[in-house]
Amino acid sequence: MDLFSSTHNALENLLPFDGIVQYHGVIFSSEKADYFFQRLLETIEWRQDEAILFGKRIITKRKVAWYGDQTFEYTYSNTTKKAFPWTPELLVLKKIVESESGETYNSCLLNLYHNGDEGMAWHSDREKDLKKNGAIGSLSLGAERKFAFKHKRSGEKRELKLEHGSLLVMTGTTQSHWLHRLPPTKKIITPRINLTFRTIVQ
Ligand SMILES: O=C(O)CCC(=O)C(=O)O
Ligand SMILES: [Fe+2]
Repeated sequence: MDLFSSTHNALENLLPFDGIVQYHGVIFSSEKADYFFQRLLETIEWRQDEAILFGKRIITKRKVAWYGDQTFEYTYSNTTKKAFPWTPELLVLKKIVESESGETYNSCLLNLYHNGDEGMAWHSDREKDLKKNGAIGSLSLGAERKFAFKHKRSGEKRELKLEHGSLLVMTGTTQSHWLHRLPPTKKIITPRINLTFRTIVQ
């Protein structure tokens, strides 16, 4: 194996089995990360998220937005969303994440967590519209938060911190075998933006 053929191959896998998760660490200078954080806060069409849980409609405190190559319709949490066309900043970020991860993406789901009270419960990203075993490139901006993985059968866990301006890439069978979550925390009182670049097939 040629370890030096591309940087992403040389990164260690955070999962012990049944999937691949690679933390690329901080990929932006802090000035650039601050800049993108501020621009996204101002330019993204942030909306509260709707979900249907056990037949009940709930509204999350966390805000979300979805962008893509076309005005895709995409179903998750039992509701259908429409994607906005890429903004200039998102196109720049998409290209950077594509070259850093060695993958391509045609859509992006953005999450805005106003503070540590807001998080995301255990789930996997395997909606029917997502490419099976496709890569998910997850860019973090703002407050540093913990992120955790739990194996669906064995319950085995892995945890890491997602730094300001960092990239995490999930590939292979990760979504079939592992759940992930962003735990809430009383310690964090500042906002965080997360962008997950994905591939939708329709
Ligand atoms: O906020 C994060 O780091 C992850 C978000 C996530 O898991 C998702 O949008 O599916
Ligand atoms: Fe997710």
